[in-house]
Amino acid sequence: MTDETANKQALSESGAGSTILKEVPVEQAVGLRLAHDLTQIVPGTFKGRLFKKGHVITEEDLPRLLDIGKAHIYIMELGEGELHEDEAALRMALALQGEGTVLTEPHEGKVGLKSELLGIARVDPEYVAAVNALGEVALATVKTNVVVKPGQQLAATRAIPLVVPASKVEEVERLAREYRERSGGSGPVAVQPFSRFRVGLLTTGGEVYTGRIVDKFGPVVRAKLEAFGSEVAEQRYVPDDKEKIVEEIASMRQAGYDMILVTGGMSVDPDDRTPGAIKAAGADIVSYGTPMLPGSMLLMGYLDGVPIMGLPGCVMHDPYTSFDVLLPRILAGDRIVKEDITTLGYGGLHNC
Ligand SMILES: Nc1nc2c(c(=O)[nH]1)N[C@H]1C(S)=C(S)[C@@H](COP(=O)(O)OP(=O)(O)OC[C@H]3O[C@@H](n4cnc5c(N)ncnc54)[C@H](O)[C@@H]3O)O[C@H]1N2
Ligand code: MOO
Repeated sequence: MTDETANKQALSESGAGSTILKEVPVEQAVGLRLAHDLTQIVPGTFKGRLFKKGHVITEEDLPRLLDIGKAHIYIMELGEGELHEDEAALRMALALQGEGTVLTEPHEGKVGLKSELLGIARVDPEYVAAVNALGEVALATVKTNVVVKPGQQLAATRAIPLVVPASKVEEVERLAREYRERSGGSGPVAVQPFSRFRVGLLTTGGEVYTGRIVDKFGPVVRAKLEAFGSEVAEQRYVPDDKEKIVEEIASMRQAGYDMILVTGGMSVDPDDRTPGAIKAAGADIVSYGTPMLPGSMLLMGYLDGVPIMGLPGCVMHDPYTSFDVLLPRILAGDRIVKEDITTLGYGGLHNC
C-alpha cells in the first residue's frame, strides 16, 4: 500500500487539474485535516455526516474511522482553477437561488434550497437540463408549479467528483445570469406566494337544492381554498335549470368575486346543464374536458377575465384531480391556456 497516491477518480474528469489528493493511512493521519465530509450509514438507523470537511483528526477518531471502513483518508491540495465539492455546490446554489427560498449548509458536496413560504415552485426545466448537460455537476429539483410548504426542499445542487473545474460552475452562474436577465431578476428556482382570492361557489343539482341530499361539495372546496389562504365568500344553490344557473353566474360576476366555481352537472346526463350554462353566461372556454383522470370532466374558462370553472363530481371524493393541479396556478396568478390543459395527460393518470 502506498502512502501517497493521487486518486484521479476522485478528481475532475475534464480538467488537466493540478489538485493533489494524498492518501494517508489513518494511523498516520492524527493532526491532519480531512479533505471532505465522511458519511456513516447504519441501515435503518442513521445516515449522515460523521466527520466534517476540515476536521483535524485525533487519536480518539481512529476507531470510529476504522468502523466506517476508512483505512486511508484524503488530504487535499487544491489545484489552480478547481473547486472543492462544497464550494462548487454552494456557488451553484447561490447562482440559481430565486425569491422565496433559503439555502442549507454545504454538506457532503450538496447544498439544498428550501422554501421559505407556502407557495408554488417556479423552476425553469430548460435551466435544469442545461446545468445537468455540463456533467460533473448536478441539479435536482421538484417539478415546476407544484405546491411547496415552508421548510420543504425544492432543489439541491451537487458536485459529483470531490473536485470540479471552476469553469463548469462559472457556466452554471452564467446560465443563471442569462435567466435573470430574461425574467426580470428572479432566479431559475423560486417560490411564488399565493394571492388571497374571494371565491363565489355555485352548487347545482336538484337533489341538493331540494334538500334530498346534504351538500358535500361546499366543505371540500372550502378546505382546498383555505389550505392556500383563500376563501369561499359565498355559496349559492340552484336546481338543474340552465337559465337559473346563467342568472346566478351573472350575479356572482356582478358581486366581483376573484373566481367563480360551479359544481356538479358536468357530464352527459340530460340534467347536466353546467357546461352549457357557463358558455351561455358569456365565458371564453379554454377547455371543457381535461386529459387527467380523475378530473376529466372539468371545465376551465374566463368570464371577463375572471377564472370560472365547472367542477365534476370527482372533486368531492378524489383527493387529487385536475382541479388540484389548476387551482394553485390560478391562485399564483397564472392565466391558464389550452396547452396547460393538453399537457396534463402525460403523467395524468391518478388512480381512476
Ligand atoms: N356516460 C358517462 N358517464 C359519466 C362520465 C362520462 O364521461 N360518460 N363521466 C364521469 C365522470 S369522470 C364524472 S367526474 C362524473 C361527473 O359528474 P357530474 O359533475 O356530472 O356530477 P352529477 O351528475 O351532477 O353528480 C354525480 C353524483 O354526485 C352527487 N352530487 C353532485 N353534487 C353534489 C353535492 N353538491 N353534494 C353531494 N352530492 C353531490 C350526485 O347526487 C350524483 O350522485 O360523471 C361520470 N359519469
Ligand atoms: O371528471 Mo371525472 O374525474 O374523470 O371522475
